[in-house]
Amino acid sequence: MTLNRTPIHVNDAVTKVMAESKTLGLEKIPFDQSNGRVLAVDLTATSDVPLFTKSAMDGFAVNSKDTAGASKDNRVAFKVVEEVPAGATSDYELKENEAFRIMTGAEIPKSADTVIMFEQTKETDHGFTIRREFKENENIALKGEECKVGDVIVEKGTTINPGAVATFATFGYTEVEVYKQPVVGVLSTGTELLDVGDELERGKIRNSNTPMIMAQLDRMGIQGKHYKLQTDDFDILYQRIEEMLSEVDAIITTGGVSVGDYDLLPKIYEKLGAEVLFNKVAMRPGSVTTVSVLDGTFLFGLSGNPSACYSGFELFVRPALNLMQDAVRPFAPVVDAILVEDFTKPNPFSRFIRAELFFEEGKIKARPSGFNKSNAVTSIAKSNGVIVLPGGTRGFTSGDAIKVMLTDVTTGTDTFGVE
Ligand SMILES: Nc1nc2c(c(=O)[nH]1)N[C@H]1C(S)=C(S)[C@@H](COP(=O)(O)OP(=O)(O)OC[C@H]3O[C@@H](n4cnc5c(N)ncnc54)[C@H](O)[C@@H]3O)O[C@H]1N2
Ligand code: MOO
Ligand SMILES: [Mg+2]
Repeated sequence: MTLNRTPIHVNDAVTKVMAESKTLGLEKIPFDQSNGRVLAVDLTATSDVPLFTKSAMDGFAVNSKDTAGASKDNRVAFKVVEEVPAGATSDYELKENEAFRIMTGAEIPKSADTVIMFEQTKETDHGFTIRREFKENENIALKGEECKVGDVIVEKGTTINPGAVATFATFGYTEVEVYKQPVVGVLSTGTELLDVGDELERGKIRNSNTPMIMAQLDRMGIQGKHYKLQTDDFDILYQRIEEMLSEVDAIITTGGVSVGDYDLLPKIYEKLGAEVLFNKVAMRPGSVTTVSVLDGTFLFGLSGNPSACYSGFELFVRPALNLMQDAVRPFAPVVDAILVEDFTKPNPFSRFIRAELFFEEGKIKARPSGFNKSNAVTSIAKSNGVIVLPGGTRGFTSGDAIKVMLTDVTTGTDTFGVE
């Protein structure tokens, strides 16, 4: 079979995938299981934070007027009349030069308006002395200074992080409404493939793509559905994919997507009647990456070569699955960096290189993370980003300005930053 494959720019390919990404509805889940999920509604503050005016330090709460005139040579003395640990309150009315012994987090009694830290006092038998004046509200956190009842505290479309979980807890949201996560099936194809626990045999290799993709999904907070390895047999593979279509919202296959005699995925998409969004991308590696859609279900046909498979996931699968949850920041951020090694190959197409990036002298620097052909696997282990070299460029040398996609960060961005 001769396939007509017209390469499209990686940006156009991403745009096509994003245009097909549809949400799957909402669900309520316990707030403490929501990390990594996408919030479906604006959540508002149910109380002021701080809830009450409180001490920000361990020390003494006094009336600032009583500190007037205090200096090194004229220490002013206070008498401690009550203790207010965190969790306690007091309605005692301070008289002149009286003080509460107060701890961080405790409500400031009405008759006090400033807090003196222990370190700023000299303790006496019944109190302490100070050597300077204190103004109103020193070392005090005021009621509502962070937010007020009704303020939007976490916006719809936010990917929930540990700080959002803390915020839900603060306001008593025991459940939160989030977008449903897509159920994602992962299937590696290839008669040459063995399971991880298998002994190696002549002509065969272990399947590293399925576990890698399961881990890439896991990094996004999605638990993938692992399907059994599949030999390159048309009827069995067709049946397996039909079965998967009835069970999942997106299918990720690896291998069998190029033009070889046993690359069966293109024929399977055709027989299924799936709409092929693209089957060739002007990029290296992973040029054969194919994405199709059938009745709203994605079929991501990633290359069998591990490095191409990895990049294909990060470029297309990750933003699509994020957008299926209506995330406002579905893309991995792409940042400016300095290349610290020569990369002399020409780049007729966009090139994505698994990379080690690090910070030095306030700059982000990056270098390829080892052996970097499409079939490489160990360099993926050493990478924490992907260098992006635009198509139509010649070799790059150490010191050149480049872009790097931050594949290892969990907070995304709202634009696909690859040029
Ligand atoms: N005549 C042409 N041949 C090839 C072309 C081309 O344009 N014309 N493209 C090459 C490029 S580039 C790539 S990338 C590969 C893509 O191949 P497939 O996606 O069809 O993948 P397979 O043929 O099944 O496997 C390729 C390679 O990867 C190994 N592999 C496969 N699955 C796994 C796995 N789960 N874990 C580890 N390794 C895996 C497989 O053994 C092969 O070595 O096609 C080129 N050919
Ligand atoms: O398109 Mo392939 O992924 O270069 O090896
Ligand atoms: Mg092949």
